[in-house]
Amino acid sequence: MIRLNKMIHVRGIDIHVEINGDEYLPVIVFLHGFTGSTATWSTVSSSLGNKFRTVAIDLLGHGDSAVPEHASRYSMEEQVQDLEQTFKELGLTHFTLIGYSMGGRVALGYTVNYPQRVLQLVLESSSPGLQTKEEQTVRRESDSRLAARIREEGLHSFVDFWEELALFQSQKTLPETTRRAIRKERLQQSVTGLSNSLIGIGTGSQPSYWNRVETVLHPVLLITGELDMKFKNIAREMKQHFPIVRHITVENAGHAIHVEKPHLFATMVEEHILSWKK
Ligand SMILES: C=C(O[C@H]1C=C[C@H](C(=O)CCC(=O)O)[C@@H](C(=O)O)[C@@H]1O)C(=O)O
Repeated sequence: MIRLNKMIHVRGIDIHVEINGDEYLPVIVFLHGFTGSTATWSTVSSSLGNKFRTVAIDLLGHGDSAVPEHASRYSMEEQVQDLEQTFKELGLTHFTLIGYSMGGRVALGYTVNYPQRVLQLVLESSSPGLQTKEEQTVRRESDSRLAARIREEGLHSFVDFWEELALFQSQKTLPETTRRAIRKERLQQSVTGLSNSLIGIGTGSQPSYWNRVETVLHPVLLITGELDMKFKNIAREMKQHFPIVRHITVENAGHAIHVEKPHLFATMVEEHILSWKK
């Protein structure tokens, strides 16, 4: 299988992209979550490799992509434009778009702005943002405090805190090699990238897309883990608004289904795409 690592220069910054699979195959674009990188998709990508061309992107401040100094550069509006210019540079016109957690929020943000590009949308453990200005204000303040903690205490202390969140308790039953890989990926991030992401594109900083969900006419697959009550409930609410939607709750899985059950995740994605293939 052909594996390409590219740095795409768009809008004054470099975006790292990892591409697997032949050019003639249908394209799936993957967007990782907060503290993640293209590495999080490696097993899923390998599982899909001979049927799809997979394009995994390091979002701003993550992986090998640029780490701008100012948090305002990480806004949803800026990163949606970064993605559009990256896709243009790569010659990608139509693709399935898959986002995990923060990457799902960006995927939805991209889809509502560039619907003509997206064939199907898969949101894993994600949301359209927050519904009220009050919720947004409280979340921005919380994320701002967490960003300050990252800057003051450093990456190791933050990762120790982060991996103890309830969302990730199910990861403790994963093989040691998998847990080490998740921790290594998080520790490879930067203080500036993570703190600016929280401030610039945190859940409370992005626009609320709750009133745009009904305009998304693409086939949408929502994937959540049975053990992730918060995002399972958010998906149930989103399901009331997307016109064409399916919600799969994966048994014995938490927030990061694609990490905990990568081959099942790949199968769900493939079946979703093929069920709507024109
Ligand atoms: C803790 C909450 O929100 C965070 C949880 C998940 C999001 C994410 O991308 C985590 C990915 C990972 O660490 O594997 C993150 C985000 O969307 O930016 C949220 O800040 C919560 O309770 O909402």
